[in-house]
Amino acid sequence: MRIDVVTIFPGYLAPLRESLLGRAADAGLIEVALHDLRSWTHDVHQTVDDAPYGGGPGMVMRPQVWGEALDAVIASDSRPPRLVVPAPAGRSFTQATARAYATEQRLVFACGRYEGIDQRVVDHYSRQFPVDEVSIGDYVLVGGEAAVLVIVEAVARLLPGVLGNPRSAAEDSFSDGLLEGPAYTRPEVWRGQAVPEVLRSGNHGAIARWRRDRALERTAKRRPDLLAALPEDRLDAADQAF
Ligand SMILES: COc1cc(COC(=O)c2cn[nH]c2)cc(-c2cccnc2)c1
Repeated sequence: MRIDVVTIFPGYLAPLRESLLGRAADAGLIEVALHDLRSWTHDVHQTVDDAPYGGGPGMVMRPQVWGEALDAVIASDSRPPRLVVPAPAGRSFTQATARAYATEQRLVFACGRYEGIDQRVVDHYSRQFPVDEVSIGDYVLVGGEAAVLVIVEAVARLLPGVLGNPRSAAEDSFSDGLLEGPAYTRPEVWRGQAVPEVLRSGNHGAIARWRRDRALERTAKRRPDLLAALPEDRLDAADQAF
């Protein structure tokens, strides 16, 4: 997979070359290219923003600069891109989105700053490519860069060969629509707290039931919206207690 990121702070994306993603990049599984949006300005101040039409607070990112940048970046590789614009007004980015993006040959991220990017940029490219405005959560960041780090990590870990243990991505929380239950490791007792007996019983049926019960309990308590969204056939008779 090729990933391009257009941003006025390319240094912010340096972590994409570290750790998990570093290995994936070294293995050739992911190719990351960073592009400084200001490279496509032509004025001495390298201006990327301007006052909003209609007035109001803050500034809006100029369409001309983004148009020249995205034209150049898209043309720099033959693989057809999906454009991704992290924004508070975007559709929710979920594990399902991550799974869909993991099947893409190429993702081009446009990192907005200020109050956002002139809408005509998304409208223009939407006529040629899939363009997603996605939100990683209901809060406002200063720029899209942190969201790109989140999205790329959630997607990259799903690519075959990126994670040491492929089973863990397949058995993610959210993969069965529930939150992950509690996890334990040695020692058996820590600061007076013992590991739940069932986990040391070797009774795999009981362990599976206990884990599902804990996941249902936690989901019901913390994210009842996820429980309500579960398709009927995903809950069996033993689950009805939640
Ligand atoms: C592309 O347009 C954007 C992008 C961003 C950065 O992304 C996020 O904040 C985000 C992404 N998922 N959840 C939050 C922020 C603004 C913005 C800033 C101030 C006031 N209003 C809007 C606009």
